[in-house]
Amino acid sequence: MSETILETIAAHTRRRVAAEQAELPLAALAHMCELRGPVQGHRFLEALRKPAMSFICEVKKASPSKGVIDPDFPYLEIARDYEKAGADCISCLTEPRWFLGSDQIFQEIRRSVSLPMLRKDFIIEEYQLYQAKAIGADGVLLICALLDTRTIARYLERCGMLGLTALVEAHNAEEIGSAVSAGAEIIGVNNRNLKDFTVDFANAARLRDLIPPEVVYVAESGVTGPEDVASLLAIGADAVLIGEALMRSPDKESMLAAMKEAAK
Ligand SMILES: O=C(O)c1ccccc1NCC(=O)[C@H](O)[C@H](O)COP(=O)(O)O
Repeated sequence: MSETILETIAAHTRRRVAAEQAELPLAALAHMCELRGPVQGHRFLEALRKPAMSFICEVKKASPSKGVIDPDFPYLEIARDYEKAGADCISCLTEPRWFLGSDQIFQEIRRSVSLPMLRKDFIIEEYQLYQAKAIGADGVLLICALLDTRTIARYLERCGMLGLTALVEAHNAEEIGSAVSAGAEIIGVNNRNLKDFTVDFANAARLRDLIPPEVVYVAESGVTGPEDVASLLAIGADAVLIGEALMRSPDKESMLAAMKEAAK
């Protein structure tokens, strides 16, 4: 059987992180995290726990399914537009090979906006949690398809110690079971099938009831406009994560305003 894109990205990430760790050992990275001062609370979680629907707006130059989305990629302007338009959080891809992201981009955005920020990468090593903390992230993504339940639980505990909040991503009932048993406070259901890239909102609807009411439920991927936001609100999503539609919009402020209006 051929390797899925997720497996390919994970294998590449494992090699990347090994090289990064050889250059900056965990002890030195952990010291950099300490220099950031005491844990300040969980801004990412708080931003998603408000009663109205929350919007996580994504900054990404490219993706495996779409290739390059924005060749110019004025990422600081994009992030500032999201903040002005009333985004609740920013998700910033840092994976370099397929999403053309970087920690440098993340840090520049971090210095330019005050919103909580999710460092979106493919976490397969605890080391990456420290990396996220060191660059000023509030949240990280843990993908159930890449991690078993015990590892997710261990990483969630480490996140708690570092003052990070994890968005735990699931795609089916089994993965939601794993996220819940591990103690996830935020679960994202990815509407994009990462094997064939098809988007199916019915997935978010089908899986809704499996997520306990106290857990924040994020619908991810494939949102194209206000109608999609309205249908995700109708199925009980607490938050939406939107990338491509906003990235391609020449007027991000108006598009986000229309989406927020649809969520009322
Ligand atoms: O989007 C992809 O092609 C992709 C492929 C493999 C792993 C992850 C992938 N996407 C990451 C994401 O989670 C999306 O960037 C995010 O949910 C936003 O989706 P969209 O609004 O459709 O850009």
